[in-house]
Amino acid sequence: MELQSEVHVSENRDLDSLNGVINGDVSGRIETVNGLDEGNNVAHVLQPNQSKHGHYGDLPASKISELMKLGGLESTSTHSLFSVVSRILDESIEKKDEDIPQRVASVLKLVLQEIEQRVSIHSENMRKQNNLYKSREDRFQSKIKALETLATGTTEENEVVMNQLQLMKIEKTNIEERKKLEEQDLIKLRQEKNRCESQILSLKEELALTKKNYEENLLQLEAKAEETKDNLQKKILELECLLTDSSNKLKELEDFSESKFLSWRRKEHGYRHCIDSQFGTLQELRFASESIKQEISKIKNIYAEEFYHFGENIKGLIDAAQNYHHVFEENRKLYNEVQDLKGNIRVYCRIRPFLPGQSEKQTTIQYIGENGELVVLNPSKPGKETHRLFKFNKLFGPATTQEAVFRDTQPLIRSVLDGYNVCIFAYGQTGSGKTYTMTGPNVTSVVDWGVNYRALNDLFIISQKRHGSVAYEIGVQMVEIYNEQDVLELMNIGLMNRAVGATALNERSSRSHSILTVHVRGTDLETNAVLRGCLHLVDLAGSERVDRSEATGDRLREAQHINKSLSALGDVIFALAQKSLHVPYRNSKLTQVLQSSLGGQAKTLMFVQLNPDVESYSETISTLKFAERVSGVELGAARSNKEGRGVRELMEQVASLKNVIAKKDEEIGRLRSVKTNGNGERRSASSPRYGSPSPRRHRSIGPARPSERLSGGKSSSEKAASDLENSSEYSDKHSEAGSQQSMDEHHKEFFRQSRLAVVGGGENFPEETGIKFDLAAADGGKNPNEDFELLGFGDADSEERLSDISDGVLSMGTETDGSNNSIVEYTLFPEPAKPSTEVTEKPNVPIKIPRPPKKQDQAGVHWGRDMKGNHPTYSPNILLTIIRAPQVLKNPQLAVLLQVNLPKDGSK
Ligand SMILES: Nc1ncnc2c1ncn2[C@@H]1O[C@H](COP(=O)(O)OP(=O)(O)OP(=O)(O)O)[C@@H](O)[C@H]1O
Repeated sequence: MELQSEVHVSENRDLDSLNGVINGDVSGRIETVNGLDEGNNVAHVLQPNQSKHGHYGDLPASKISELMKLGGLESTSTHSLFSVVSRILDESIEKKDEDIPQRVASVLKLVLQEIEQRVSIHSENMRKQNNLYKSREDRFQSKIKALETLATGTTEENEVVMNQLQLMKIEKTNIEERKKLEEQDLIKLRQEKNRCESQILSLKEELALTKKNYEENLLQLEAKAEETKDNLQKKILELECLLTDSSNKLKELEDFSESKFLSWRRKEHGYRHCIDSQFGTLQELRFASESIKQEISKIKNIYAEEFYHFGENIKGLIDAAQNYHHVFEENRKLYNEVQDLKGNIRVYCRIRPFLPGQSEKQTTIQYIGENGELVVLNPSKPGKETHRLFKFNKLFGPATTQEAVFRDTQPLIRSVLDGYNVCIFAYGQTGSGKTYTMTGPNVTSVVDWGVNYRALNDLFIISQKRHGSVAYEIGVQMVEIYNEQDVLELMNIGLMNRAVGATALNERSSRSHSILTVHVRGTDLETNAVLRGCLHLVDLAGSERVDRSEATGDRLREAQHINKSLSALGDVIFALAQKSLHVPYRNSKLTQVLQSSLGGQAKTLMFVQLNPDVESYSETISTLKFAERVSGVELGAARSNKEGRGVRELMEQVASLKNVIAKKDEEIGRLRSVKTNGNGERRSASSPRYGSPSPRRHRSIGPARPSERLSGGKSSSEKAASDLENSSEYSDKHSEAGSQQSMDEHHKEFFRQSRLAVVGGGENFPEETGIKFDLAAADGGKNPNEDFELLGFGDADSEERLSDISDGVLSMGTETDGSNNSIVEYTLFPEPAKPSTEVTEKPNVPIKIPRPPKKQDQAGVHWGRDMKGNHPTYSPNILLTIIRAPQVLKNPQLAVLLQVNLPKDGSK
């Protein structure tokens, strides 16, 4: 193979050189001639003349000589030379120009010489080439031979070679594949290269940019450096100046310090001298202090002895101080006793806590003292109002429990069992906690019980404890005073469900005055002495500023009435505090009801309820002022309504005498009226009954006549005495009562039943049941007197009772202010009817009244007997429930007062 390729190579080389020899010169010549066409050769030189003049013969001599000089013929190709010659000749033939110009002939000669020369050269070259070809042919022949021998002798080798060729082919394909891959790689690399190049380009751009920036920065820095350099140089100059200055100053300072040093030296000498002398003095002082110390220790001992004596004395003082507290406590007790003797109204102040949701509010209560001192301040107007101090008998803070409040009230309440009249009333603005204190927020929980429930419970328990020595009868009444004008019309509603309504100040605001009265009659089992006590527990309606409560319509009317009755209460208090001769009790029903407690010698306690809220500040202040005034009222020492048998008999005698006189008066009155008015003008004579104030009114105030009631509400002698004073009134009323028949039958029946309950209780409701019902009725616009008549109150007896306030029986409207509906009368503990002459002469009305229907339990209360016919028993805590039973009132026109007595045997 190698040999073969070698042959090929040499063969090719020889052929090339041969072609070069054959063609090279020829083509070279031709190229040279062609080049002459373009360059400075003859053809080229001649052509412009030809184109210009159309004939070579016109060639100027200068051009031809120029051609000659240039020697351009040598470099012109043979072919060109021939064409030039032939053209020249053709031209001269065309022109039939026999004479060829000299110049052209010389050119032609030259051209021909050149052509001859070349031809000879060419032929020489051809000969040489032929020789060369021959020698080469020989060599090729020998090589062919050698190759033929090789080819024949190497078939096996051929196979091997074929195999190798096959392998090589495979390898070739592999190589081709690899090549492909490599090509792909190459493409990738190229792409990479392109990318790199673009990167390089961008980098180059960046570099250029950076370079540019750098150069700019450099320029700036250089400028800055220049500037800084200038500055530094300036500074250096300045510093140099400073340096020179400071070196000057240093010099000066050195001089100065030198002089100072010298002066200090001198001073040091002086001080040394001084210290030496001081040291001497100090030594002397030391000796002196030693001696003083000794003296002090002596004095200390003396002081210690004296301190010991002081300690002893202080101990004594501490003991004295402790005793002082006891004494102070005793003083307080004594003060209270003096107050009791004076009969001052006790005032307990209670502050309610903030209600849930009010926790963030500011309080007006600044200080709550242990001994009843209270300081209030309006924090929303600091500086304007100063602190205000009030002092009361007791002060209960917001955290005080119902039990604690009652504990301080208990002694007063228990005195009812000893025959005292006691009145406890709660006063305060709406929502201040009056009902909370008097009734409690939740009557089902004993812990929440207010004073009312606790008082009843306590009285029942004590009375039971004492049952061996005293037989107690306890009665409970409840009265509501709603709007003064509507008092009786609404009592039936109020009795059951106390009127409540929402105002802006209290969600459930009591819109009426509620009075719970507990009557106690105790008979001493040894002496038979009878004592009577009466406890009024009054929950007043809230005092409020109409504008603040935002009340309108009915609420406004209520508020105005409430405020009216409360201001009437204030007037009464004020008159009492002033010890005025006239006390305006009659200005409101409330003060009339409370007259016995405010004006009589009763024990009276007022709870002043406060709302600590800042917004209630003005109400709080006015409430406290009112309370202060109340605490100054002296009612006189309370007296017990306790009478012995002798007194009782005397009273009875007086009462019977009164009764006789009353009869006489009645007769006289009747005769008079018959005489003066004839037929029916009696009515005008009766006008003073309701129109004018009665002297009886004043007589009835206070417990001055406790025995009157005791001697028997039904005693004829008492009736007589009573009627003596008011005989004309009585007779008028009596006759008037007879003429009024407007009340409907239902009312009458109801009243008959109630009358039976009162007077004939023994018949329908056995006394041992301990349950009695007192009913009073009023038909506002109709005829109260008829009610009186029906109830048996139209006689002197009832008249007497109506006017009697002092013995604990509530009486209202006996001397009216013109409203004819203000009659509330009920009798507690009526004395058993005694056979008397009066009775035979004038049969008691109730006797005429038919027995009530047997079915009396419509109200859900067994009137005397339970469903099985047994006598029911009542525990204290259901008493009020009974009172509140809604079915008790069937007719809204009726005001019902329910009385429940304990069984005599003391069982609940
Ligand atoms: N000592 C107290 N502790 C906790 N809550 C109290 C206390 N006193 C009063 N409250 C609450 O304050 C609210 C108002 O009290 P209450 O109804 O007794 O006021 P009031 O003076 O009777 O109002 P009104 O005159 O409008 O009837 C009630 O929600 C009551 O539970």
